This record gives sequence, structure tokens and C-alpha cells, in this order.
Amino acid sequence: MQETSLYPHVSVDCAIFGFDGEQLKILLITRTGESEEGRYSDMKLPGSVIYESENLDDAAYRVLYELTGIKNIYLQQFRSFGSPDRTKHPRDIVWLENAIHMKIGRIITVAYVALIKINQKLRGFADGYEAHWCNLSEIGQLAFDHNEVVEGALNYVRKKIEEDPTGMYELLPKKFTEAELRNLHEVIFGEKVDIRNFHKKFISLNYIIPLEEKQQNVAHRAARYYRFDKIIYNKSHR
Ligand SMILES: O=P(O)(O)OC[C@H]1O[C@@H](O)[C@H](O)[C@@H]1O
Repeated sequence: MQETSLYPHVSVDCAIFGFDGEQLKILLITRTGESEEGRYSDMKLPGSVIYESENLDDAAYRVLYELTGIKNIYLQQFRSFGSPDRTKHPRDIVWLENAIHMKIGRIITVAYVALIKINQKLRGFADGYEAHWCNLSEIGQLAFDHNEVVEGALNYVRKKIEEDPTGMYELLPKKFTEAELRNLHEVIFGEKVDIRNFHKKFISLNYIIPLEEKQQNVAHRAARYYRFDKIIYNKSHR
């Protein structure tokens, strides 16, 4: 049975990161609406208010699926955002009144994060929204407090990866080059990596397995592909 009764004081938002070999990407949806300044189109994280009888995790998976078509991923709840100001921008006030059909003061949002491969098809089916992978370095002003949510999610990801680097391989394709892993490091931590030191470390990792295959049709010298072996990683990190 389709649940229709909204619980308008709590929402969920999903910060989904991807990587295209060069840039760290964030999954955003466009929203279009009317404000006092006229028609606008801007971007927000996939998120919305929860239903009355829904628990938070179910709401996060449902909303992500409805808005982007993405399912079968693991969403980690990482923080709540509850500033009374987060829903006070005039555009957001009008947006909420139209979307939820009632006057709403504050909405507390519970934020989730995931690292996924970028090759998943985006096929949301909620009317009026379109999902896009956007370069994290180029996102402008997002709706609500979503710039703050994205920053919080990235800080969370950095800490997690420092403790356990396996998250990086969630973002990479199954076979990847050393340069792709190095680029990923740089874009996640926002700093240049020393190529020689990185290489020394890279070839010493027993869970990075060289493949027989190399890149094809590239202008530069074709680089070898590698894969991440989770079983070997887990054995040596028990
Ligand atoms: O009106 P919609 O966009 O469905 O819901 C808005 C709420 O859902 C979240 O994305 C926002 O952070 C806000 O709290």
C-alpha cells in the first residue's frame, strides 16, 4: 500500500559520491520552482520528508530510489542537521509550501552518505526532478543547507578512509590504473600526492593485484590495470 501521510518535521538527505577517473562527483537533483524573483532552477541533494509510519533508513532508501533510480547500495547515516535556519531561505519556504502543502517551520534532516561506482543508470521517477552527477569542485549554492551537508559528508568520508581505505575501491571501477587511484586520493583529500612515494606504497600493497590487461587507445603510454582484492585485504587487517 502506498503511504501518503507525511511526517513533515523530519527529512532524509543522501550525499552520494562517485568518481570518473579524474573528478569526485556528487549526485544532485535539479528542482525548478517559482519564487518572488520569478522562475528558478537550482540543485539539491536527493532527499525529502519521511512518511508518518516509516523508519529513517527505509525513508532514505525510498527517497533515493524515487528521485534517482538508485537502489541496492549501502547508505550510512552520518549526522543530523537541525538548525532552525536551514529552511528559512525564501525560495525554500515557497518550495516547501508547494511540495508539502502546509506551512513548515523547521525540518530536521538526517543525512546519509554512500560511495558508489558511477556507472549506475540514473532513472528517477518522481515528477519534476532530474538526477545528475556533478563535479564536486563546481557545485554552486545548493538548496537548504545542502552545501553544509555535502561538506559534512566529505569530512566523514575522509575520516573513514583514513581508518579503512577500502571505501576508495567502492568508487573505482573493478579494474583501475595506478593514476586513477592517485587522482582519487588527491580529490578526496584535496591535496597533491607525491608520485614517487605513492608508487612505492602502491606496489607494496599485497591486496592490489596487477592484471595482464593494459589501457587501449590512449594517447600516452598505456597503463596497466589493477584490481582490489577484498579477501586478501581482510586477511591482512584482522
Ligand atoms: O520538499 P522536499 O524537497 O521533498 O523536502 C525538503 C526537505 O527534504 C530535504 O531534502 C531537505 O533538506 C528538506 O529538509
